[in-house]
Amino acid sequence: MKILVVGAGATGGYFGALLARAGQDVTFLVRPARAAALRERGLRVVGRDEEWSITPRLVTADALDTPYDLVLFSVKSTGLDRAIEDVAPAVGPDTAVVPLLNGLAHMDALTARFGASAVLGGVAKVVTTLDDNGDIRRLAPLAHVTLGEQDGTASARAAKIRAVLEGAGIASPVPAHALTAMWHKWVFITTLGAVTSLMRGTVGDVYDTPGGPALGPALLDEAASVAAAAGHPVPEAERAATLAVVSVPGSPMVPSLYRDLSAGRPTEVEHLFGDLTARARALGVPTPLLDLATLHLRVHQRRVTAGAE
Ligand SMILES: NC(=O)C1=CN([C@@H]2O[C@H](COP(=O)(O)OP(=O)(O)OC[C@H]3O[C@@H](n4cnc5c(N)ncnc54)[C@H](OP(=O)(O)O)[C@@H]3O)[C@@H](O)[C@H]2O)C=CC1
Ligand SMILES: CC(C)(CO)C(=O)C(=O)O
Repeated sequence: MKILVVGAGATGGYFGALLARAGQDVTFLVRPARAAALRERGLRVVGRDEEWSITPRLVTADALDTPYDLVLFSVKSTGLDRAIEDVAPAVGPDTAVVPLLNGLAHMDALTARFGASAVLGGVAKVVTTLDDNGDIRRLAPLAHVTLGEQDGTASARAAKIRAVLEGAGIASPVPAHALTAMWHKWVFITTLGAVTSLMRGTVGDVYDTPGGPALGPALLDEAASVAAAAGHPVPEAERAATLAVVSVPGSPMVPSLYRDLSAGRPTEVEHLFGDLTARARALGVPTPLLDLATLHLRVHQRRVTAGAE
């Protein structure tokens, strides 16, 4: 299977490196600066008592001219539109496009550009970040990719992709429905993202403060109400799993959104929060805490964008 990973960042770099290390035919679509850094240093995975690297096969958009079997989309939502145009020459009639972004709006953008039959639903569960050297730093042992057809049917190509992922050590359970799995991850990430971003602290910082333990459940109730109104109710076990993550004394857990916020970078606010609260309004679901988180992140975005001008 010829695999193109779009973006050699925290998620794409990690999954792509695992696939390449397992002997898969992997190429990374990168922009020139990242290409130069990777040529010099290799693609290195560090942290959690491991340190290994691959020499990645790289391509830049100007040199992309043949279709791939699988395109793994792992850019942030802020870079989505540009990446969709860049990757277009790699998407042919038999290409499967699997996005690993959090949120849901990218499904519309990818489907509009490549067609519903090309695009599968996808969810990444991994905790990685790019460190100051540009290496992939693993912060937790998770490595999951859940994927499936948008219409929920079982397909041979989804099964084949799952087998390739599993062969590289990436767990790839069969979801009941990939879009529902995306909704549930969205509920999880907005709950965790709002707890940490609103309070500007780790899960432990919030949980260990008087009044803090109530925040996660309140946010989860709001986000889960939106998902339920949209036709994707969150099962009790999934709610309990989210509560378990946001209710740990001393936990250093923060999501990638919080890392961007605290580093003064743009965040995925519109993709993760703007979209969810807009859907809540359309569905008539009140979400006062999520609205506050959205405003908080928008103020940051406005400052960062103004500073960049
Ligand atoms: N990090 C995590 O633990 C997890 C993240 N996610 C989600 O995954 C998505 C990706 O996040 P993450 O991997 O952390 O983000 P990163 O910023 O670490 O990586 C994104 C990469 O995409 C590259 N990129 C952007 N535009 C293009 C383009 N046009 N062509 C080629 N490369 C491009 C960037 O490269 P450049 O250097 O050129 O800017 C960057 O290296 C997000 O939606 C996030 O919410 C999901 C699960 C876990
Ligand atoms: C919380 C986490 C790590 C789960 O995969 C995530 O999705 C993110 O940080 O964006």
